[in-house]
Amino acid sequence: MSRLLTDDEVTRQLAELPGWSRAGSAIVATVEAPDFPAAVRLVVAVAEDAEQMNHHPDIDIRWRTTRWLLTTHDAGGLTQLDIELAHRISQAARAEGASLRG
Ligand SMILES: C[C@H](O)[C@H](O)[C@H]1CNC2=NC(N)=NC(=O)C2=N1
Repeated sequence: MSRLLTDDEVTRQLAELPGWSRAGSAIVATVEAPDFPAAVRLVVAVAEDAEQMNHHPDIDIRWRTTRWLLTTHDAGGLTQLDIELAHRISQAARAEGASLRG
């Protein structure tokens, strides 16, 4: 099982994840897609990555806006899996012409 990241490790790695921020034991991001189909394609693309990683995001989909919450439930907080999945979500968002808000 992945170990919990220290606060310093989280802070340093968030600096390389524009649009992501810490929310307690999770990291969160809001993504604006060009339209609803693009938002759903983004979710489908990430679903493939998540299944391959066996690490799954909490996702809220409302029209063009998707909200993502990442935490490692088995560890009760943030692990490197959450950081890796955040990078994959950001990459998939760029591929769909979507932008991370904030
Ligand atoms: C049994 C299975 O491997 C675990 O439940 C996996 C599935 N996906 C997961 N996703 C997330 N975000 N955290 C977990 O701890 C987790 N555990």
